[in-house]
Amino acid sequence: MKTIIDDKTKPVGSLGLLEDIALQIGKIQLSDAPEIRKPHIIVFAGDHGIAATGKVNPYPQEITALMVENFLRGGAAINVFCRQNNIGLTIADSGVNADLSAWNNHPQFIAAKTGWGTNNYEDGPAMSFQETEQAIAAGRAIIDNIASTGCNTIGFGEMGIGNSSSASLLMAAMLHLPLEKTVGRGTGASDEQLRVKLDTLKQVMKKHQGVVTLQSPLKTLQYFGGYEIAMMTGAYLAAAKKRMVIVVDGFIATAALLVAREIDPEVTDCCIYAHCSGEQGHHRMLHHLGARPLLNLGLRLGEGTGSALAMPLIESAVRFVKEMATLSSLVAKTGIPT
Ligand SMILES: Cc1cc2ncn([C@H]3O[C@H](COP(=O)(O)O)[C@@H](O)[C@H]3O)c2cc1C
Ligand SMILES: O=C(O)c1cccnc1
Repeated sequence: MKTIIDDKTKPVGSLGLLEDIALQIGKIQLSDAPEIRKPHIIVFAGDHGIAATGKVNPYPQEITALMVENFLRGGAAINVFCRQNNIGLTIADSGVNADLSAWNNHPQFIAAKTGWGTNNYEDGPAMSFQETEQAIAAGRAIIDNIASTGCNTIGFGEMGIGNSSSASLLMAAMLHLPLEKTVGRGTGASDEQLRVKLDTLKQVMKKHQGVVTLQSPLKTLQYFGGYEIAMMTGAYLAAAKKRMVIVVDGFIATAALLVAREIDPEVTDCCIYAHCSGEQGHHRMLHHLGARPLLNLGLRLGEGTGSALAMPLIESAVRFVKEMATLSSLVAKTGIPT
């Protein structure tokens, strides 16, 4: 594949990161002619017990359910970018604290509630161990279904008020970092809100540290995660097993990847990093993963929006391999020596 790329009608290496992405996709697909088929984004939505307290989130918990309805009506940023770039979109109710059954027949909706919002991790683990495993299995099952439609490129988005706090706790636990380095403003916390968020999460870490640091990534996910984060974890694991191209989104989506990577280190072989989020901590997460994100747009939204914006670039990477002429064929045609 490297020789094919180097023989294209361009100076060697001149397509930069796109060349590395083409090589990576070639390896994922075990092919010299890789292709992106039926790109798709799944948004996992779930509520967080802590969010009901308002201590860590500028926006109220009810926004999660409202946004799921917005996704299903086509009005969110992720809808716009998926329409623009011809990307399929599915919304999974992983554990929203609202009855969404009125949407059960919507073609883009998957009803996969593990619970009605997690428990507040100030009191105990966010989920039971059984719920954690159930949500992971549900995430895996969704990928098995999507893969069977011929999709080979997938991105994961999330919606869950308060979930930047889960992501910060998971990051701190998985990467052994102090919370000061992992907690950020989320949807836009003020200085005072950020101080309360950090203090609250420090208390939570102190309470559960003994359990999570001595035990498995699953235990950490159980204590600090959420239904949508656990489903994303399962989805990463299944997508990598199926050798899909995985387009990793922002801070929360990457936190779920940290957990998945702990369970199966080979997951990251299939990952392409869409962007570096404006959320403080994401660049550090990416650095730990050795990632070179495609975009740096100051996005701090989630929903899979960075993945949707990066997918056309990934498509360009496989297209140049397939469609560009080679210098050797040009020389054969024109006789001009190189
Ligand atoms: C209207 C609205 C749309 C969103 N879409 C994604 N998020 C993003 O913000 C949330 C995380 O930030 P925090 O931890 O500060 O609550 C997640 O739901 C995430 O997907 C949104 C947030 C809001 C308010
Ligand atoms: O980077 C993200 O994905 C992000 C940042 C802030 C809030 N929600 C999501």
